Amino acid sequence: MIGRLNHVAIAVRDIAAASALYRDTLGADVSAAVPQPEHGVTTVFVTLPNTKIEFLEPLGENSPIAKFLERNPDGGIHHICYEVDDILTARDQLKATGARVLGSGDPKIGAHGKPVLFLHPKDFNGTLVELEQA
Ligand SMILES: C[C@@H](C(=O)O)C(=O)SCCNC(=O)CCNC(=O)[C@H](O)C(C)(C)COP(=O)(O)OP(=O)(O)OC[C@H]1O[C@@H](n2cnc3c(N)ncnc32)[C@H](O)[C@@H]1OP(=O)(O)O
Ligand SMILES: [Co+2]
Repeated sequence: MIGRLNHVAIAVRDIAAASALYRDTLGADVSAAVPQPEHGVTTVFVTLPNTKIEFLEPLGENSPIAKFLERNPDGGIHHICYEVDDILTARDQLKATGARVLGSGDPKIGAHGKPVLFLHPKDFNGTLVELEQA
């Protein structure tokens, strides 16, 4: 079902500082910051030859990453995102196994303009999983 690794997301308190660190210290190709109000985060993408790193900074009052940053004040790896060919088929197959799809269960449009869904970390080895339509 799952295909390519689309991105690994790192939650940060200060996305400008994280961007500067990757650009200046690690010499990476770092995008501009983009607010994603539907997701309660601001995102930056670091493009690597084989995948991407997504920085997440909380946006707004009810950011889904707020508690994570309280627990991990230095930041930390927040989720991994796998591509799937058909997100609704993937969702329905996963729900049939008992896996919990977060939120309403309907995909939202993600940072790449494609539908995304999240799966509960307790159902996947303590790791929050994002699925993105390929
Ligand atoms: C723009 C888009 C894109 O790429 O296109 C994005 O990525 S948006 C990225 C931001 N959006 C999302 O993350 C949406 C989906 N996420 C959520 O709905 C939420 O973050 C949850 C995963 C439900 C967690 O919410 P919250 O931290 O408020 O819940 P909670 O404190 O009750 O946590 C429940 C349990 O899950 C654990 N837990 C929480 N977040 C976790 C994470 N990221 N990785 C691993 N475990 C995690 C907690 O430690 C706790 O375990 P214990 O009970 O053992 O203490
Ligand atoms: Co993501």
